[in-house]
Amino acid sequence: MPTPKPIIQVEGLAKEFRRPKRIEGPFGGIRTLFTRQYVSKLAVDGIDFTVDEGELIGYLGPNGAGKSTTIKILTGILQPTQGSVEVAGVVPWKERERNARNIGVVFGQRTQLWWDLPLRDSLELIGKLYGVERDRHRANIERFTELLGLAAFIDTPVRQLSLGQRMRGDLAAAMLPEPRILYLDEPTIGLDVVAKERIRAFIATLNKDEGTTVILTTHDLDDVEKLCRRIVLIDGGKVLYDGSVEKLKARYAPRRRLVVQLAEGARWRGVAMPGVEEAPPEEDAEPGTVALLFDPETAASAEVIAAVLADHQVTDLSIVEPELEGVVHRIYAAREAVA
Ligand SMILES: Nc1ncnc2c1ncn2[C@@H]1O[C@H](COP(=O)(O)OP(=O)(O)OP(=O)(O)O)[C@@H](O)[C@H]1O
Repeated sequence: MPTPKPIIQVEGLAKEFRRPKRIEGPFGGIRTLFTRQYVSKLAVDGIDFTVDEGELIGYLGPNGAGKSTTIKILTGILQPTQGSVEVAGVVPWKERERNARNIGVVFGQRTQLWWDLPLRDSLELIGKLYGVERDRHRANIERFTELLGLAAFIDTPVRQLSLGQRMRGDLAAAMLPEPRILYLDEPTIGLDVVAKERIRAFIATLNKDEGTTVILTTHDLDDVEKLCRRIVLIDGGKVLYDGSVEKLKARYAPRRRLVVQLAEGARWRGVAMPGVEEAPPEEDAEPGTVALLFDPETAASAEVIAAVLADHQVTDLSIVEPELEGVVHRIYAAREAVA
């Protein structure tokens, strides 16, 4: 495999927003216009990360963490207060047009399609606008129509599309110019399970087959669990975690849960193993089920299972991995408690 090359480099990135301080009282509105006092907000406060070509990363954080601000800087919409950024060799805010040629952007809440035109016309126009070679553009439209299931509504004007259909159209539109990097902001927000799956499959295919680098911002941790190997987690404009999903779980939720279903009439005798603890019974647990908590680093799953089986008659055993959702909520909650 070729050595991956960095395609996005972010160093010491900071963005401060300043707005005039609101003056209360009589004529406050007018006096606000002339004030020299400012309230400032550090939306991004010294962020560093590097993304290699072909990576698919989840850029996560609670509301107001600084995600959109970072993406706006990477796409060239905003200029940072400090720090350096290079995206495919381009400083985005200095050369917005050159940067735009390398990137595709999809914001869940907005569309870049022409509202009154059928989806097909929008997609064809994009080929002309970006000067994509005709046959290639046709072939791409055909492929994306297939992958995203656009055929049923490709002749419908965009304004009549459902949110899920429009989102699929938007994804096709963003990828038709064949950008090297795709920024996705909440691509599955408000969609049903089927539409979500279709969109996830499309993103995974592009990443795998074309090597498209994808930065995904989402509050839907199922998106992340299904698509991303790496997460950059931010809060208060700073990076809290940068690494694999597995390591994040291992660090913040090290314990696995082993759920044991005892045979009818069998009595629970306990398991005496260091690092293994009985979990408090859950409200909706079936009678005869016992849950154990253990850290696979200190007690291997196979050994815990063997210890249970040695002393008990069991009808079912399952190991429950921690869900990313729970892990991330715990991190946010811990931060809030400190703040
Ligand atoms: N134009 C602006 N002027 C002043 N403050 C801003 C501006 N844009 C963002 N902020 C503030 O900067 C902080 C980070 O905002 P940002 O939109 O980047 O967060 P986010 O992580 O994308 O949040 P969300 O998940 O809610 O979209 C917030 O406190 C926000 O209020």
